[in-house]
Amino acid sequence: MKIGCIQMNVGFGKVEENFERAENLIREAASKGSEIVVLPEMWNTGYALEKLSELADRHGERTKAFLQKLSSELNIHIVGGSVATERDGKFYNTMYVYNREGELVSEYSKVHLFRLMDEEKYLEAGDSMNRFALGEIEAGGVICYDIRFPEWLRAHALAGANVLFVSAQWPTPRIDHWKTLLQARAIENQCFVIAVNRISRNPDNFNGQSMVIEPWGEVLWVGAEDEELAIIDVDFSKVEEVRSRIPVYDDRRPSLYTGVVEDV
Ligand SMILES: NC(=O)CCC(=O)C(=O)O
Repeated sequence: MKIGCIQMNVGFGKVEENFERAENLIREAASKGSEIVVLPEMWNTGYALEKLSELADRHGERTKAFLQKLSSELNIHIVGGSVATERDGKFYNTMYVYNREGELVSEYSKVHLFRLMDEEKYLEAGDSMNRFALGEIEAGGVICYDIRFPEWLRAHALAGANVLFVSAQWPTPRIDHWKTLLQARAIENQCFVIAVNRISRNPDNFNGQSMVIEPWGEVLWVGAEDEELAIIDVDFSKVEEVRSRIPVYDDRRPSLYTGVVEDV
């Protein structure tokens, strides 16, 4: 299956420009044969958190109409990265996922807010999991800082996800953490990790290096340090092969994992 990873240059607070750029890249990805496309985190606004009351998408209406139209017209699944949304006067970092029939199959607001970038001062955390199916593909979706919580991604895998999509705005100074954590999440959960980061230089410092990793941990692609649309071929049957070679899921001892530390 061909996955279009849209490592987009997100303009700071430039909502109109960002929608136009996203549309062009999604159309290009579809025209080059992508069956699923993936966008980065907060691609409508960037981290213009102080301007959310002006810029956030009210109830996600604009984004949902945009993704609905493109997924059905182009006949592709869209893992819509995330956008800044507003609901009842509160702001969220929200991912929408549309299947190729143009149906909304999942809506998820980031559950772990990242204090180092002041998210908790401006955003509300979501409180639900992001498990969905795209045709035959059983998937989960998380947002950026979420990847530091192995138990959260494991929960998606235990709930049946074979592919974990990650949308991010991961800054360059911690790019080694990004790469290591993504590879670990793929290996420990024996699943595909398809992770799309953004680009931008001013006022932020995001240098891409998106990644596609298969369930054995082999890195199939690392994005450039500039805007890039990459179309990566993945073979989802690899999940079963790896899981039967080392049967981690059968060998788990969950009864030992609970109660050792109070809140595990
Ligand atoms: N947007 C984010 O959640 C950034 C997370 C991050 O940079 C980290 O180090 O974790």
